[in-house]
Amino acid sequence: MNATEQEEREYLEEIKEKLGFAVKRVDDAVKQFSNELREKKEYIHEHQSGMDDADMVAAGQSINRMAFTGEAAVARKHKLLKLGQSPYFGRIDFVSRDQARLPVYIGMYSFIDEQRRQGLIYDWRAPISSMFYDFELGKASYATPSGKIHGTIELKRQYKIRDGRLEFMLDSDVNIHDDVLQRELAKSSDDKLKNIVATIQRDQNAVIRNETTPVMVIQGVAGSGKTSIALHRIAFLLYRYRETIAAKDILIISPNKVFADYISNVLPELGEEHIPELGMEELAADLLDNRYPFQTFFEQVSALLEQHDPAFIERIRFKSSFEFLGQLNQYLLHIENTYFTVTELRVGRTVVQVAFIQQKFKSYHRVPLLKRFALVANDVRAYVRDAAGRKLSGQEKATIGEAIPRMFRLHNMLDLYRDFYRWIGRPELLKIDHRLRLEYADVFALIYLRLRLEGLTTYDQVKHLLVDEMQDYTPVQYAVLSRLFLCRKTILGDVSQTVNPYSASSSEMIARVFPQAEVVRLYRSYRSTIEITAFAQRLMPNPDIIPLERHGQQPAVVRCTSHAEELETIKEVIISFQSSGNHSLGIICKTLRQAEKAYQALQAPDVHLLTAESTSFKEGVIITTAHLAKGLEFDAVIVPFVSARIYKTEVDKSMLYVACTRAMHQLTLTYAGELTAFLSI
Ligand SMILES: Nc1ncnc2c1ncn2[C@@H]1O[C@H](COP(=O)(O)OP(=O)(O)OP(=O)(O)O)[C@@H](O)[C@H]1O
Repeated sequence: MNATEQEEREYLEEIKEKLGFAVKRVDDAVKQFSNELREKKEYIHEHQSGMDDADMVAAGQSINRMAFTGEAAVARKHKLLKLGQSPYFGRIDFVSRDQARLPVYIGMYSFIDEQRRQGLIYDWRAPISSMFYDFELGKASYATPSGKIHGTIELKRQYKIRDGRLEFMLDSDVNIHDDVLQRELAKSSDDKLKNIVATIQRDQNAVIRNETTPVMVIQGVAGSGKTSIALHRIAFLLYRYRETIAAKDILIISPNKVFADYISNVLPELGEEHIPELGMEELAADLLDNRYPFQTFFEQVSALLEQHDPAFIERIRFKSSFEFLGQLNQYLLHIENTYFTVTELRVGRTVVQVAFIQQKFKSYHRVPLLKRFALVANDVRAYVRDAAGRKLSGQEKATIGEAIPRMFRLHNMLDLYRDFYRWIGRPELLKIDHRLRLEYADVFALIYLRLRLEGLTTYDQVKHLLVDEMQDYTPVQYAVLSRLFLCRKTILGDVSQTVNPYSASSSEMIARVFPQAEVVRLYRSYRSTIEITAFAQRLMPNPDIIPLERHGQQPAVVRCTSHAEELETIKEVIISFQSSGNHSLGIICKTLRQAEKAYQALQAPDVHLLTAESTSFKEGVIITTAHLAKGLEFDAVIVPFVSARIYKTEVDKSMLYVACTRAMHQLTLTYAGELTAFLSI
């Protein structure tokens, strides 16, 4: 049963041959589909005049069906071709109580011998494949819809097959993954995030395959694989619930377009379609009907970095607290109880009593406050009609329609929001500039008020929501998300990697908004060498972090005598990078202004500037800011200008931490003048 390497090589050839036949069968089918499609179209063209509407609809449907089947066949072919390159990466020989030893080959997708009705390759997401990740040799089990299957794993093997060639295979008796994982991690990074199916770790697998939690919050240290896991989790859910959830039913809320581009490869690589994604700002603009201009999160962070403004910080800090959400809720109660000043209403000879109007208003307590007046007005109209025993004139109807809302003190959303600050006795906390541009910290508070007072349509079409960089969103933002997205959610991030410490949310805080949430913590860090992780730990110590045993060069902190010398040093690092065989180098600055200046000054070929407007992540040398580099990774990172003058506040320190944790293999920091206190111990 394919025990030796020779037998495995022969088996691989056999599988490749079978895959080749399968590709040919799909090709034939596609050819047949396209012929039939062409004939059908020709037929319709020729007989158009004799066809009625029903015939045309039926013909259209049949063409669509054929095209759909054709597309599915093309997608299947694509998968088969990919399998041909690397059919499987793992094998477990499983003996269950009532079955003989079954070698289970695990790959990216499933492949079935249709004649013998036998699974040749199992999809990594299939129930049986879970044992590959969850168990070593010995007793094992896996869940199926009809219950748990118990048995024993008698062999566990890993393969690296590239371009159809077996590069190595490894049997394991202990922890199988370590060796292969080390090899994977030591490789230099491509320009985008990649799939990790062959080396998913046990704790990661538990997160990926969790089917029960309505809200999963993943707090994981830098490089613990959060983003990777979240994407694999989506692939898993798409497989597990393929009858009810399609790629288009999932939404990723991502921090920016570059990040969206950076992760865009993983799901297609796993054979799934591209998933819709949306930035928080896009969502906000949508929810405010593009009526209020507002500062972006990037602009907020830039403003914090450019100048130290205690009042600005105080505004952000206040609006990012859980208490703020509580106060908004209290305010809503307050206006409901006190802002509706009912007076007796006289229509013709009929008097509508205060108590009637009040009682009607209360009876609509489930309806958003500002939507109740129209309903109350209708009730009043009916009351007057019955009392007067006649139809109401248009004028009378209009009078009632105007009188009821007038009994409520404020209607304009911005006036109400302003009033909230008066009510809490802190009017200074709202600052709207002359162009009526809202500060970013106010955007979701205003949306929250709108949601509660006017109601907003929920995103029912979304069946799973993924929120990355969770630490950057505040309780009010989560309160909005929880009311708009009623589906299951996966929320991930790392509170240590905030770019705005005044507005960072921890997993505990998020769990307060979602009481049904399950919080998972990941401490193993896969991205960086031990040396880089230890260096970053000096900035934000976390005793629980477990770096993977992978060594590299010590990070270098290079002192320069002048700015010019610093630029020269950076140029030298770029030159040595270009001949190093590494693929990506990130030059990560604190602010965009610094990044732009460095970009101008360096003037090196093949160096790209990445800004908030960029939409794609480029391979090679990239100059950007820590904020934009968040979530990304590079083989080598340079953090320039780490002087005491530049890195001095808490926000600066966060930026420095994010910048340093982007490096996989090599980290260089440069400065002229005095070194920042954050590094000088
Ligand atoms: N099980 C694994 N096998 C192989 N590589 C892994 C595994 N888990 C994570 N990685 C790698 O570790 C790196 C970091 O992963 P990822 O970007 O998903 O982490 P993260 O927790 O989102 O990081 P950060 O929060 O710092 O942006 C990636 O290169 C990823 O491929």
